[in-house]
Amino acid sequence: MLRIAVPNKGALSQAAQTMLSEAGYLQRRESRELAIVDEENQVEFFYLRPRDIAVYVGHGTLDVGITGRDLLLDSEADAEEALGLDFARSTFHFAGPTGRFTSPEELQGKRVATSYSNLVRNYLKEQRIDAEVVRLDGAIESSIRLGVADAIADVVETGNTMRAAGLETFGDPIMRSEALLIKRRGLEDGASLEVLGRRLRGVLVARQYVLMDFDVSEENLEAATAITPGLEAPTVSPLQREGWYAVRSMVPKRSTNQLMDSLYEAGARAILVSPIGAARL
Ligand SMILES: Nc1ncnc2c1ncn2[C@@H]1O[C@H](COP(=O)(O)OP(=O)(O)OP(=O)(O)O)[C@@H](O)[C@H]1O
Ligand SMILES: O=P(O)(O)OC[C@H]1O[C@H](OP(=O)(O)OP(=O)(O)O)[C@H](O)[C@@H]1O
Ligand SMILES: [Mg+2]
Repeated sequence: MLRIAVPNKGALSQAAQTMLSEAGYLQRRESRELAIVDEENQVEFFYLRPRDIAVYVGHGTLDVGITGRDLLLDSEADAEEALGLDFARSTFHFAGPTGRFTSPEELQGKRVATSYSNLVRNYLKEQRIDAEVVRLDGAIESSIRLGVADAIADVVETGNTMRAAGLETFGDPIMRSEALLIKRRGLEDGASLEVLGRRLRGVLVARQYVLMDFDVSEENLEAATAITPGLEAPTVSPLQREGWYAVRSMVPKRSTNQLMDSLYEAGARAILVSPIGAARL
């Protein structure tokens, strides 16, 4: 049975469970449940702290897990990315009191507080900056005001938390993160891991794409299908009306309206968009 680690709390937890449910897996009903077995799909889910997931997967006690790229790197576990899951996107940045720092070189000889001490130490080493890393568990934004650090390195999504603490980021992002499916380094894809990967990719497709249908005359067919080439090729079927065709194609959801405008200008009519409920590519 495939053993899968799922975040039990925090920013990744709800979205990870929603994605697994959409992929057709049983998920826990009670937030106190530590593990559940999905007999039908022959998988077992273990609900663990997001920070510990890469450690379990790296040890091989669990086969795969869902965690953030930043947590995976910081864990230094023997685990690797299997699939990006397109949620919990964030950047990881240095920050300091507004106006205090302009570049990471100025951290030389300073104290940097973070919950991601390995990630930050490795980055500072690469950049040849000699700074002291102060490891804290959370609420890092308070550490400067409370006098244990001169700067911080932390997760930024909207930047609201930093702004509210009177801090601003400086320098390039240390990294960009998102939720990932991770697996033990070198683990061969068995049958159930392949199914999991295909199902999660299916959820991503259903979220990221829509189906676009339209009618177009023969003279405009080539120009219109060039606008919506689909993943492989669009489906083109003759209409009862002589010289007209119906076209169906998958298109990225975020470009829906621009594509509809372009198609209309290219002579397409009856342009309809419908969601994809589920997919296997
Ligand atoms: N506001 C956010 N937006 C997007 N991703 C986030 C956000 N906050 C945290 N993350 C991501 O979630 C993961 C960390 O999860 P979380 O913050 O829930 O764990 P934690 O800090 O260890 O736990 P807790 O916050 O419960 O103490 C990281 O991959 C991080 O990039
Ligand atoms: O840029 P923002 O949209 O404001 O989001 C970023 C904040 O969210 C996370 O905090 P979390 O709630 O996990 O608390 P923590 O610091 O205790 O981990 C992260 O550590 C930042 O503090
Ligand atoms: Mg957190």
